[in-house]
Amino acid sequence: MIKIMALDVDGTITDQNRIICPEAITSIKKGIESGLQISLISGNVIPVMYGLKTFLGINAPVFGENGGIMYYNGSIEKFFDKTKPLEFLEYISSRSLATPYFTNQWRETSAAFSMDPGNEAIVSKEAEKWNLEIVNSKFTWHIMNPGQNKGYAVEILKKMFNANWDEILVVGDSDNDNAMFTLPVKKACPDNATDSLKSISDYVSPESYGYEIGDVMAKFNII
Ligand SMILES: O=C(O)COP(=O)(O)O
Repeated sequence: MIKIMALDVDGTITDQNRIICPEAITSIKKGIESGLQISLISGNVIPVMYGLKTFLGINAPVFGENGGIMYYNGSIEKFFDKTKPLEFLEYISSRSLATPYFTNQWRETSAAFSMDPGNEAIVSKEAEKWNLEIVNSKFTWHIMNPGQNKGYAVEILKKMFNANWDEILVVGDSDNDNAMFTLPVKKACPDNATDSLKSISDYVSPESYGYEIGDVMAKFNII
C-alpha cells in the first residue's frame, strides 16, 4: 500500500508554462483525504514551495532546490550550502557560458542559471572539475552540491514517516527527477516525461501535465 507520494512540480502538476493543473489539485486533495502523505519536491525555491504547501493544503514536508532545503511544521531546514555553487556560477558567467537566474536571490543551497544549448558539454565538464553537479529541470539549470538531489529528499521522507521503499510512490517528468527514480520506490510518470524516466517507470500514464495525477492514483489503488 502506498503511504507517501512525492510529486515533482513543473511539468508534473503544471503545464509547459508552469500553469498548475486544476485536476491535479483535486486529485491531491482526494489523496490526502484518503490518508496519503503527499510531498512536493522541486528545483524551485523554498518560498514558492511554502506557498504551494499552504495554498494546496499539502500535508507532508515540501522540498526546494532539488532536495537541498525543506519546509515543514513552520520551519525551514537546510541540508547543503550555496557557497560553492555560487562561486561556480560566477566563474561560468564570467566566461559568458551562463546567465544567472533571478530566483538565485531566494536560493539557500544551490544556484540556477540558463545557458545556450551549445554550452552544455563544456559547462558539465567544468562542473565535474569543481566536484559539483548540474542538472536541467526543463525550466532551469541547477548547480548543486554532491549528494544534493531529489533522491536525498525521498530518503528523508522515508525516515520521517517510517515507510518501506515500496510504500513510496514518486512522480516526475525530467532529468532532475532521475535521482528519485533510481531508488527502489514505485515510480510513475506523465506522457510528457523524458524517455529515460519512462523506461524505468512502473507506470507511464497516457495523460500529461497534471492530468496524470488522478490516473496514477487510481492505478496504484490510492483513490
Ligand atoms: O527548475 C525549477 O525551478 C522547477 O523544477 P521542478 O520540475 O523540479 O519543479
